[in-house]
Amino acid sequence: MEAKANGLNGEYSGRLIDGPTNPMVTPLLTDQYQFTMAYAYWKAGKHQERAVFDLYFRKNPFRGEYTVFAGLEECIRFIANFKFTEEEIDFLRQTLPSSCEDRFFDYLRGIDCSDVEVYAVPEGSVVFPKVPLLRVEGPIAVVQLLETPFVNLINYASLVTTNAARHRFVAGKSKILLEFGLRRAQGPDGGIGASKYCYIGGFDATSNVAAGRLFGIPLRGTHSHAFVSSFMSPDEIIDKSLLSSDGSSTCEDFVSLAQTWLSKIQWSNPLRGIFGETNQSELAAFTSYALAFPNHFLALVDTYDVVRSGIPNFCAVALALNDLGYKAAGIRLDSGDLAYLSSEARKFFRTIEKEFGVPGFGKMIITASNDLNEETLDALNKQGHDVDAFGIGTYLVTCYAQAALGVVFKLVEINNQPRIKLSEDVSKVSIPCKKRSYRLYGRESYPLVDIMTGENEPPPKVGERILCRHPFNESKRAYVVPQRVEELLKCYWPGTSGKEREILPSLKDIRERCIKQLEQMRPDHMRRLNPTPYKVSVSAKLYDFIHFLWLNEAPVGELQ
Ligand SMILES: Nc1ncnc2c1ncn2[C@@H]1O[C@H](COP(=O)(O)OP(=O)(O)OP(=O)(O)O)[C@@H](O)[C@H]1O
Ligand SMILES: O=P(O)(O)OC[C@H]1O[C@H](OP(=O)(O)OP(=O)(O)O)[C@H](O)[C@@H]1O
Ligand SMILES: O=C(O)c1cccnc1
Ligand SMILES: [Mg+2]
Repeated sequence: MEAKANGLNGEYSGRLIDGPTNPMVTPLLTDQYQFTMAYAYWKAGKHQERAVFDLYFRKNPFRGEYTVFAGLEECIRFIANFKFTEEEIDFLRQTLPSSCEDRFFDYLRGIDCSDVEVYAVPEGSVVFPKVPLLRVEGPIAVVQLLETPFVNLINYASLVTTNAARHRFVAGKSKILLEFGLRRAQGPDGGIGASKYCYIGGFDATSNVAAGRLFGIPLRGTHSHAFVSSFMSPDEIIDKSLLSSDGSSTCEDFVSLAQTWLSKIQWSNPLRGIFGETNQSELAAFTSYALAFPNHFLALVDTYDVVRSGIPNFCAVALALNDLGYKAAGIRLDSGDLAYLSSEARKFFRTIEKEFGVPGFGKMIITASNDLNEETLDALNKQGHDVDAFGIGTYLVTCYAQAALGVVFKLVEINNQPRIKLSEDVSKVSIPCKKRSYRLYGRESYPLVDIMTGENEPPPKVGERILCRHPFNESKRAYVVPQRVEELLKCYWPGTSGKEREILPSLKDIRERCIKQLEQMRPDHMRRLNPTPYKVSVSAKLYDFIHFLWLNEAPVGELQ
């Protein structure tokens, strides 16, 4: 691992943790009010007071009943390397009011996150509203500075991971899902983040080369219409020779071989009359692509006419390659009725397989793209289609169906004193106290409920009945006898607590966790239409305490 310039920060138990993937993630990537508050805490002599903040969201996105948590590794990379540079201190000195005392900047110069503790749900977990994703403890001025970057690093990451997981859910396990969003993403960081988190959410590969290099995500791609339309005629192809796959012979004129196959297909019994003269510039483009990539030949078949030109031209080149021992990869459809066209293509491929005795030709991979989203995937499934792989961009990476997750960071305790934030809107009342949370599993091994308890309450026990209460609705409660109890918050940054630190898993492990967690959910929580809400609860003791504190903090109105 690479050491950061700022020396000791980033080092933990002798292991160095890289800085954030995006170098723009620095201590200044925060809202100004975090610094003005930090100054006011400092001025009041409060800055070292030990505070506990919870990071959570209030509502699942995309009209769903689940969310996938992502962005944790970037948060840990950020705090592991949290340190102000002299330039940053100078900038703050210039921008904060001139009345700010010099000693405050000396204080800022000295801070890092060595006495901050971060407890978090493992990245890639399925999570639910109100249950802390992160619990951050430390000196209030420092932890306050972490609010905006943490929320920023988790909000889009979790949203787009969830979006990817939802696309995977509709597409089904057997389909190949390719993330094609870089050109449409919200800037470079949006593009890189989308590729990383869509992979975690269950996509198989990305077209984004930088993301492939940074994270080791498999890269995949086809070619564009420009490549096809850049060719005018087969005469443009200068070097027409192609060595056979086993190197034993050379075909001197691969262009003619493809043309010969085209007329064989055209006049074959089962295909006679289906197409006439195909577009010869398209045939030239396909032939040229096959000469460049004989082992990975694929073709975008919708530039001129899918059925009358693209598919026959592709088959002609694929059969020519087959003569030389190569196996073509498949086609991409990027317009039109994808259900109809994919089925037509499949029929054509099967006919070729039978007519010319080419085993496997009928199973040629059909990739579809063009403004796909959950709804279009669902519509295609309902109609029936023959697509094997979907390339999805705009709707996926921009999270078109919902712009943000609404993650918040709320103070729940200071100096061991629980704090609450009240609101007219009950869903916005925060759940006070430094808490623990658990996932309780039922007899059928599905998760049944998440429960939050006070930090010092005894944990729920397998086989022991526990009362789970809705945090704010008195009448909603249930007894649960868990068959398995999983504590949700694990220590990812122990500060000076001496606790053992969870190792940050690899991207592949996070992805596997995500896929497993989604699979173990009860299906009615996962369905697209009117899914059943998953239960989030508090212990009886925490329930009583929340309501005691609520009454204590809320002024009594007076009617006149
Ligand atoms: N069988 C289908 N059922 C439902 N939606 C489909 C089906 N086939 C394609 N679509 C979707 O319909 C939309 C078609 O969009 P649009 O009309 O802009 O494209 P097009 O006319 O096919 O392509 P282009 O304009 O690029 O030639 C896309 O969002 C596509 O994903
Ligand atoms: O449709 P998306 O889900 O965003 O997927 C990515 C799109 O990007 C490419 O073409 P582009 O949109 O640049 O041009 P085109 O649609 O006119 O071919 C590709 O052909 C897809 O259509
Ligand atoms: O490789 C592709 O086919 C591709 C990549 C990005 C966007 N559209 C298509
Ligand atoms: Mg498009």
